[in-house]
Amino acid sequence: MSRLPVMSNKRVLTNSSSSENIQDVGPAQKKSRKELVPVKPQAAATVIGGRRPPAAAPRPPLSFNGCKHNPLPPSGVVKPPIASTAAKGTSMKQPVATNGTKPGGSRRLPWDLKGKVSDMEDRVRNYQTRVKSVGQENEDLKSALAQNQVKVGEMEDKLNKQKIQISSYEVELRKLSGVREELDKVSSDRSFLQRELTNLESKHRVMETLRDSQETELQMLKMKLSVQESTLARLQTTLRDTEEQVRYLKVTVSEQKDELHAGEMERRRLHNSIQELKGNIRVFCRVRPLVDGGNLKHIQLPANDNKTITLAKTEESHTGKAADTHKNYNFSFDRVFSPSASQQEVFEEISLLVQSALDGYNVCCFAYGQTGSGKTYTMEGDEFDQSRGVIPRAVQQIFKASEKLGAQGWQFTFTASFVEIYNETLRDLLYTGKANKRPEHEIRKSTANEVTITNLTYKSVSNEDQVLGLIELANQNRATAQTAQNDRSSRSHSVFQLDIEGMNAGRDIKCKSTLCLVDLAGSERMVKSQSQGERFKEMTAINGSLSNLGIVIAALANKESYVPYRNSKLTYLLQGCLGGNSKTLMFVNIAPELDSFGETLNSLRFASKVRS
Ligand SMILES: Nc1ncnc2c1ncn2[C@@H]1O[C@H](COP(=O)(O)OP(=O)(O)OP(=O)(O)O)[C@@H](O)[C@H]1O
Repeated sequence: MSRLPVMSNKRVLTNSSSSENIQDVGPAQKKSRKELVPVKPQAAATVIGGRRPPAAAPRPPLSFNGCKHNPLPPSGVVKPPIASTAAKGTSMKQPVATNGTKPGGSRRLPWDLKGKVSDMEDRVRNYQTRVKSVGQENEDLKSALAQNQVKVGEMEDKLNKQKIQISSYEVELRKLSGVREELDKVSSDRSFLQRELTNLESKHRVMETLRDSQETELQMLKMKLSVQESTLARLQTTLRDTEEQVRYLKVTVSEQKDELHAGEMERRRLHNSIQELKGNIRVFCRVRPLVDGGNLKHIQLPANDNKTITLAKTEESHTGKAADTHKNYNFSFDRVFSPSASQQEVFEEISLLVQSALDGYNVCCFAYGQTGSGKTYTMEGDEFDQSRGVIPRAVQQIFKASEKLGAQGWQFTFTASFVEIYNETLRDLLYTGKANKRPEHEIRKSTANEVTITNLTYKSVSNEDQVLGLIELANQNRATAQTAQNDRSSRSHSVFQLDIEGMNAGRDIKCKSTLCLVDLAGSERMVKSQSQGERFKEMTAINGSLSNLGIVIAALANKESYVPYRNSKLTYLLQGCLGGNSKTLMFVNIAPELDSFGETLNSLRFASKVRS
């Protein structure tokens, strides 16, 4: 089967102009043919080998050698006419031209088979020529297609390469945008650094100037140093001499300290001896000034003697027949203070005993006398500096003296307590709790003979102000009780105790003592018939405790083997401060009014008895 290219077949089918037109295909026509959609050669073969498609346009008549022929049969395949049949039939009768063509000149006569064959052969040759050219054309197209495909491949390669390049450019571009930011940052850093550099340069210039001036200064300092080095050498020599002196002085100081300590101990011993010579129990009498400032008539105080007092009384004759009797009661004490004696004068006499307390001796100081005779004034005084009493002055002296002794290696601790004894009952005057929860107190004596009170407030104190604060608190507590019971303070004893503990660690010496300052209850005797109920009980308690105090002091003075301390709360509480090496001082306060004559006489008698 012959394989014809599709393009030529198609051209046969579509071009209806003439066979010459088809044959003379020029380059321009070739170009336009290339633009045609190529048809697979197989399809063309099918058309040629198979039936002609029914939709095909009618074939135009072909011309050979300039002659026009009838169109080809619809199959497209030129079939030779059935010559045998025609020859055998009636065709022989048709007119025939001498050259064998039809009489019209365009068609062969039926019998001109040779002519027809030669036409056919011409046509075949034409076809073959055309097939050849179409085949050539097809080859050209194929090679063009191949070239184009190669080109397309190349283009695609190029395109891919360019795409790759573009994406790499894009990556680079992105990188470059980061680089740009960095560049911006670097440029801003650069400008900052430049500014810094400028600053540093100016600083450097300043530093250079400074260095120059310092170098000059250094030179000066070096000169000074050399001068000072020579001075130092001199001073070192002096220092060595001084050190030698210091060593010598240290030895001297230590020796002097020893001497001072020995002197202090000697002073204590002598002081105590003096106190003992003066008497471990001493009685001072103090006369209160008259309230209206008048003259004392019945109390005589000799101007040249400050140890005696005389009570003078003139008793008128009841009958008027006898002369008035004058009676003098003479008393002598360790010291008598007139109404004009100041608190300072009074304290000067006591201060020696206060010193004894710091030296380690128990000291007890009482104020005895009738109500209103000046006991509280003597012991406490009032808040004004000049009129401060024994307690604040004693406390001040003790703290000052303890500070001085601190230089000699002494260390002291102080504990204060303030207790009231009313109707033989103890009451804590430093109590700060609720009134309805006041505890009860008992006096206890340890095996070491130390007396303590249960549930009592013992306050550690280190300065005068703290003690003054405690006195203030005690007064408030007493005032509260006072409002509940008229004149209660006059009918109770108040006892201030300062426990002193001293230690000289360097010399391994300790001392312990108690300073006891007591404001006693009013000593006036009450007429028994007028005393009833509570007053009678109070009177009994006061009289009992005061007379027992007298008995105890007398027993101690007489060095009796038995001292009835336990007979009253007051003496039981004070037993540690009485007796032994203790120093006892009693103030007998007297009121100068004439109507107090009897009480004054009683007080002086009591005090005199104690002293004797
Ligand atoms: N030496 C004195 N100089 C000036 N005033 C004094 C002196 N002694 C006492 N007084 C005054 O006399 C008054 C009574 O004194 P004080 O209260 O001390 O007596 P008292 O014996 O303690 O009385 P009571 O037993 O009631 O406590 C007070 O106003 C006090 O200031």
